[in-house]
Amino acid sequence: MQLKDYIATIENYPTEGIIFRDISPLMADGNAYNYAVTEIVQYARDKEIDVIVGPEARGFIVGCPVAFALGVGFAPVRKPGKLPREVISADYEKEYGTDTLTMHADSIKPGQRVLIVDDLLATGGTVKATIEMVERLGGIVVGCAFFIELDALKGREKLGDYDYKVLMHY
Ligand SMILES: O=P(O)(O)OC[C@H]1O[C@H](OP(=O)(O)OP(=O)(O)O)[C@H](O)[C@@H]1O
Ligand SMILES: Nc1ncnc2[nH]cnc12
Repeated sequence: MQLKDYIATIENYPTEGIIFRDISPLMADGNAYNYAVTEIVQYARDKEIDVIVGPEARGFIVGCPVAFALGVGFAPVRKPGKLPREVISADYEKEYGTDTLTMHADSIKPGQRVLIVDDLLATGGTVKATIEMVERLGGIVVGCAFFIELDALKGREKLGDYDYKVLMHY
């Protein structure tokens, strides 16, 4: 099975007023997972990326294989209290509440070219907070890539003019 076949099969779980899109069935299929990661790697190839940045937790699932394929580093964005060294943080609003994200203060060097990767773009709160932190550290956000965009939540608007790639739209 390939990625396009998963557009109809991503599981939708109604939970507390939102429809939760779960990419586990896609990731469980080696062909589909490989295909989706490869699409993002192709998108990134000519961007001269230095570091992939991915938010906890599902951004790790997408971002780490992309970083490995490109032979570049991976910098995690984590929820508060998880990273052991000095961090910077950003507050943000998401589909189901407000939250805070953190990054190690030395995870991006000034001038490094960064691709932000996650499984899903919903309200755009997560990616907006991530962009803010990367730029505060002096990184250059050269693109953002997602498996899925929930179009109705208008996360795209928070991305402004940043280049972005999405594999599946809902
Ligand atoms: O565009 P947004 O409205 O910010 O939503 C998208 C974010 O929400 C989900 O993560 P979540 O915060 O649920 O964390 P998890 O991956 O640890 O479950 C998803 O993996 C994205 O990171
Ligand atoms: N509707 C949704 N499904 C899965 N992950 C999400 N993160 C934010 N909104 C989500």
